[in-house]
Amino acid sequence: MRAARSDPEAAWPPPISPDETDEEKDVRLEQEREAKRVSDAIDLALNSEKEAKKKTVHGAKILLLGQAESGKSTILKNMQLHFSPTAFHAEAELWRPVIHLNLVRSVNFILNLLAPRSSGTTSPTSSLPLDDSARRLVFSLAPLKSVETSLTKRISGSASTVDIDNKSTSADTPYSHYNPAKAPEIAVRSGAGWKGLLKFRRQSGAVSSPEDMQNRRIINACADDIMALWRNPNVQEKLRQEEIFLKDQPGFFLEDVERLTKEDYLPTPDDVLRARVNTIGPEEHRIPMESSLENGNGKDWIVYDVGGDRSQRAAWAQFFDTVTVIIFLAPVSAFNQALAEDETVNRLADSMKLWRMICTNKLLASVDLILLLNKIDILDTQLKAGVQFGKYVTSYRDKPNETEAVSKYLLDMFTALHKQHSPSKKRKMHPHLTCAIDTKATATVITHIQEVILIKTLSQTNIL
Ligand SMILES: Nc1nc2c(ncn2[C@@H]2O[C@H](COP(=O)(O)OP(=O)(O)OP(=O)(O)O)[C@@H](O)[C@H]2O)c(=O)[nH]1
Ligand SMILES: [Mg+2]
Repeated sequence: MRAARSDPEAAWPPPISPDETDEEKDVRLEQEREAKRVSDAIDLALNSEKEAKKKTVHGAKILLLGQAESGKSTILKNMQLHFSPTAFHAEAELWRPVIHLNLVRSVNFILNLLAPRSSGTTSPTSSLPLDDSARRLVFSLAPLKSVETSLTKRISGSASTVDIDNKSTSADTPYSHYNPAKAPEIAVRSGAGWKGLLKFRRQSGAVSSPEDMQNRRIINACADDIMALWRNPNVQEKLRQEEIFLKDQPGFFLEDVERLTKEDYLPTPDDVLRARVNTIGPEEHRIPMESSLENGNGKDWIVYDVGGDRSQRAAWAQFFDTVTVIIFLAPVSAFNQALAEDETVNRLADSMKLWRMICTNKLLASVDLILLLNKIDILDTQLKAGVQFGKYVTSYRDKPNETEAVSKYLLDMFTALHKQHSPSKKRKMHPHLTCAIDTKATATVITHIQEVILIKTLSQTNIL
């Protein structure tokens, strides 16, 4: 930094006095040598930081693609847990408010469902007469509405979130966009952003602010009533009538209330994987390898996580010419669902259309594709509950309504699309059937992705 002209005292090195003695000269020269040592050390540190950055920039670049709720961010969490377990566990606490918000939103969704609706609204079918205990629960759980507002503010930095159509949804009137089939989700800009905000609060000691403590006290005090609400026959009947399967929805924690509401609750890796925040805007995540043996070439992975909602997809293409592999997720359990952003579009048909577009894209002709047919656990539950796959995918006709046969059929369809539309015969596709909330099974898939990346890197450097 240059000193101000008017402040000769602050100049460095200080001007040499014409009357300098030999002793003073020795001191001055020693000071100058020390200053140079410090300056060199700073340069060295800056250079090694630059080198470290350069090194990691050359690590594999992985792009996660797929429609909203396909499990992209969940796969990212699995990678973080797999390669950087210490950092993952250290961050677990940051997920507590998100998990509490997921829980509180499910409760408020049910309360809203039980509330009498005025005519003229897009209300669900006729209101059921509530029994006394349900009426009491509606009353006693009312404070959770303000907890929802407060937690949303803590996580997103404001009381309102962004809904999937990018319309602002005020948390003060959380039911103005009432969707009878689905509990509302947390949609905050950038997953990295909300974590940064909570990290900052933790570092500045504000993580246990009076508001946080108050929220946790209310949730804790409501624990028994939340459990009673979930078990209440009126509630279960209402959900059945409306064909709402809360259990299969993202961020479902109503069966973990006792554990989640304990004073000393710390989210487990499983909880973190099941927590739901939808991604808005592309995010770059650097995954440091805590053990150099973890990754064949010892370099960090750069993972791009994007939003899968239709309004977010234009941002995908900017990564196409730099990525090493693409991991495409198709949630196979979505065969009987419509897109949240367009009720006329079936989610499985949308996934297949996206897959075909990725397969066709010439920029990706030499990018290996890893296909994850995800949420296989939910598919299994649905088929076992008697939901007929052939009713929604008519080309399936009357083949067995069983997980193995259905997943094979889907695998064949996705493989055929790749074969038909790939610009290069040489391009490889690596399919897996996955349940991304099962960390053990997903670890095997990650190991396979590592191998694909390693082979790709070696073949690019002509070693293979
Ligand atoms: N049961 C089950 N749940 C899953 C699976 N994969 C992901 N989930 C859950 O589904 C929800 C949505 O997953 P995300 O990873 O947030 O989805 P996404 O693709 O990142 O969605 P966007 O960010 O909106 O594009 C989360 O609550 C996950 O815990 C799975 O295989 N089985
Ligand atoms: Mg996401």
